[in-house]
Amino acid sequence: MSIDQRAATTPPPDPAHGLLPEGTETAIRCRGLWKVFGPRPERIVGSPDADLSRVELLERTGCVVACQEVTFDVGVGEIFVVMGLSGSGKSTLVRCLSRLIEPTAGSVEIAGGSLLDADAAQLRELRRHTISMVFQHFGLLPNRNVRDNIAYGLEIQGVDRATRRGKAEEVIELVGLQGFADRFPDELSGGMKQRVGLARALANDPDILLLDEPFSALDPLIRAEMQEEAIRLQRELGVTMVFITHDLQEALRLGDRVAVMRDGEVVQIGTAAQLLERPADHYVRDFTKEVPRALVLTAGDIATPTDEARPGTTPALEVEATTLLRDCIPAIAGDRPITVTDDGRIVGSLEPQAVLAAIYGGSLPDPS
Ligand SMILES: Nc1ncnc2c1ncn2[C@@H]1O[C@H](COP(=O)(O)OP(=O)(O)OP(=O)(O)O)[C@@H](O)[C@H]1O
Repeated sequence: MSIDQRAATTPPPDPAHGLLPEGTETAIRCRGLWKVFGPRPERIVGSPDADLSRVELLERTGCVVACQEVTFDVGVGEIFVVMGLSGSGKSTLVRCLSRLIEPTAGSVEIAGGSLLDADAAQLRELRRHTISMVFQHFGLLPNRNVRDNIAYGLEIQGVDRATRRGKAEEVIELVGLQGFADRFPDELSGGMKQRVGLARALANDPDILLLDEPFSALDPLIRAEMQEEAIRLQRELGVTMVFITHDLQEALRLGDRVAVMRDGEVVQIGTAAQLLERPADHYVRDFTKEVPRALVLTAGDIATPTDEARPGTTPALEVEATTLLRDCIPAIAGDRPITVTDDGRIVGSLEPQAVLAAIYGGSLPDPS
């Protein structure tokens, strides 16, 4: 999402709600979603028991509240990250968004239709054409080569061989797997396997990608490379992404907005800049305080939106909105305002002091 779109979809000041302003095109509208595991789960929804500790609730009722009253919107073309520690409910939430898990209560609207009212045939259509999932453990078929793994979903749908092959070749190129089409999964590195996972998900031309810890099994360098790849793919294809991670740095790097979960509840939803500079509570503050801001915040995060070049700026003092603050340091050395661009278009301006304040502490300029 570009900086001007980001400014337009910045959530209201109470970030815990995570709703987008009226009129924003939404891909997913999730309202009051609950998932309770255990016997007669409905009785827990909205009852005071839901506020018991997990251990106490389990002892008294045999139930676990995995998601509690979760409400958010995801804008079309947004990368929406759900971040939280192990057991906070992330995987359950993302599975509820495609009904791999049946929610206990609440509503989810996708493509304008009610997900929870969809019958089996509608759900199948939705999973074939609207939503695709990418998992941490690739799930590749070992006896099929890369091309056939990617085309597998289309094969199941009865798509003819020539069309499948054409689509597979197209997404192979898209995710940088040229030359690997005839390899088998056990001949690929982890990063390559996950490229196949991404390509397989993209072969359906989905509007929405749900990614559950897709890069968590990768070593740090490959992981960083794949994060850039996810951003590039989102930009090229305009696909909406819901990305699950337990890694805050990954969340802040990727997310247009990040939802922080704790014990099944969403404690804050905001941009990287909002979470770092205006944490909703001590939990988010503790989480974010060690984050190296220069490696997470981008020029776009802290730029003042404008479509005009600042007087005195030259192309030498221009940075892309996605540039990390670390990489803006050479540009601010001249102590002159920097023009921030998105695909060559001017979208904002940045004062050198704002870069330093964001890196070393101090308040951010108000984006409004
Ligand atoms: N099928 C199930 N039956 C009972 N409890 C479950 C089930 N699935 C998940 N839970 C519980 O729901 C809670 C949330 O689990 P979930 O897997 O969604 O969390 P998570 O944030 O994705 O964690 P992780 O990163 O470890 O997968 C946990 O307490 C978990 O034990």
